[in-house]
Amino acid sequence: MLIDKFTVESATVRTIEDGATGIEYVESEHAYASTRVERRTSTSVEGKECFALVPETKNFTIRTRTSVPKVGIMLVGWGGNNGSTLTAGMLANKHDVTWNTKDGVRKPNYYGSLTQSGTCRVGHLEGEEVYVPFKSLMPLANPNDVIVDGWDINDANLADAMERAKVLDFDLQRQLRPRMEGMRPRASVFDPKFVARNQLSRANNVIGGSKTEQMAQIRADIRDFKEKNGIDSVVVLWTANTERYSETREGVHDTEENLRNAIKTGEEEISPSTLFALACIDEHTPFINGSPQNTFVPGVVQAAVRLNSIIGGDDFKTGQTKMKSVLVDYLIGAGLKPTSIVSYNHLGNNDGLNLSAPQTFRSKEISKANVVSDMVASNPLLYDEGEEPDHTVVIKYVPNVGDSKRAMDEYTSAIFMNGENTIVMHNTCEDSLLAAPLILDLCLVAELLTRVEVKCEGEQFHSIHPIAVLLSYWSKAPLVPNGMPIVNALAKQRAMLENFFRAAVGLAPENNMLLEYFAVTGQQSPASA
Ligand SMILES: NC(=O)c1ccc[n+]([C@@H]2O[C@H](COP(=O)([O-])OP(=O)(O)OC[C@H]3O[C@@H](n4cnc5c(N)ncnc54)[C@H](O)[C@@H]3O)[C@@H](O)[C@H]2O)c1
Ligand SMILES: O=P([O-])([O-])O[C@@H]1[C@@H](O)[C@H](O)[C@@H](O)[C@H](O)[C@@H]1O
Repeated sequence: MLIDKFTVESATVRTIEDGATGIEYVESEHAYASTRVERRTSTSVEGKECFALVPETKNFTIRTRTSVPKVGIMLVGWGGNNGSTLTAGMLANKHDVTWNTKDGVRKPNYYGSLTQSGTCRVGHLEGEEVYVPFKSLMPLANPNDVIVDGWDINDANLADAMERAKVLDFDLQRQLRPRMEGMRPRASVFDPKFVARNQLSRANNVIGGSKTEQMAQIRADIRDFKEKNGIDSVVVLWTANTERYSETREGVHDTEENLRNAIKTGEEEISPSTLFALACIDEHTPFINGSPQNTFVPGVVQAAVRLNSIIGGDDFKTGQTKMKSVLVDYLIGAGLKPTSIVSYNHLGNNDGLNLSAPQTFRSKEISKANVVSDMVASNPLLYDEGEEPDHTVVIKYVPNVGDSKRAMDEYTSAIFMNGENTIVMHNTCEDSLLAAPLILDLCLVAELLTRVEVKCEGEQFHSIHPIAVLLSYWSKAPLVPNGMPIVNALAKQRAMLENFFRAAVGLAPENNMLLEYFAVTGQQSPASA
């Protein structure tokens, strides 16, 4: 059963209005239960160190501004496969555009978007499990009300970009063309040193001048977009080419001050994505990195924290890697020991062309290969210190498949009594159709987080950490604050997000215990009623 109209009747959650500003909030008291691990001086009879597991509860208050502003998304790389596909998909949904295919008439949807097509279990009623739409938990912007703009080094309008991408059915493209041909990407910052040489031919729409002037132009573009469209809140997301890693250097990238000075002096080793990130931080505009490069050099992170401006990423987790973060979690969680993971894929879009260069491929190889580290580290019963499965990542450019990436994976695991289990998978990941809904989710949730404040007992309200770890579910390489563990297991990432949303509206975390079905004496189980 799905319900979407509900109120949470609890003494721990209330709607309040700030008398002075008239702003309405939902405030939720959440008793956050966790476990503290402590060393104990005593040792066990086998001479092993002893530890204490100390359950503890901290009382938080989560406050969410309920009024949804007029939201705009600005994509860096707007004219790419992802950018044009997302723009087209949002227009098709907004205007309910249906289209003919050889298999019949098709309707627009937001499949693949957790916020728009996901649900959460909230309980049971008359023997039925009850679910609510994910988007009904917190006041997210409606994607059909969101306006899209952005930058691209290529000046193709969005209708031509959609046609170039060869992702969407022709009859849909035909109907959307009039709505998209007037959309022109803003000129962008381009530095050929950071992408494959084969991207040079694309660059006919570039901002000139110094790095300082380029940053100023980015900020002016954001303001221009807001003013011209009456937008209150913008999120900027990088879905431009994958860059090679910046060689981070002391005195250049290591602190905010050094980074800003290096920009002023025209330091070459500062990537366009880093410039965009810093410009957005200065404009107090959330910036999300959908690609794998190290955009967030230490100086950028310092600036985001000091100015309390949301950053998040890295690298959308869409198909092959998303599957990996489920499968390896299942294997290790079941006490099976993956000993070899071979991930091969070929794709024929411009992303694949750009990744055909070793330096840009290396950025992607890092994010794709590191995704299992937390799962391996979770089970020292299987892996000795420093031991990891063999893990190979291969990406090849094969124009013929276009955006319909072919992923082939082989997972080999050690099983009971020297047995071996090998899982082979072929996964046709239509890359942009998988990535576009994630871009939407990332932007909607990032905007929502600008309206959320928290406080622990005895504190004043403050925003959540500007490094938006709640965006991890959509990232191959989640950006986290210093000291926080990096979690890549997809189920844990989803649970973190869902349970935060539940806590913000007064619902308990989903613990999947279902005690009400088997641990209540005298009451006939609802399931058997
Ligand atoms: N499933 C996926 O599609 C997926 C998953 C994870 C990550 N990514 C990453 O998302 C990015 C976009 O993927 P895509 O398939 O849309 O690629 P694409 O090549 O079709 O689009 C990238 C766009 O960025 C533009 N561009 C390049 N440098 C730019 C700059 N400095 N400023 C502004 N625009 C610039 C290009 O002209 C192009 O239009 C890539 O980095 C890719 O690695 C994609
Ligand atoms: O599907 P996924 O592994 O999450 O992510 C994809 C990779 O498999 C692919 O090799 C790469 O070209 C895409 O940009 C994207 O990163």
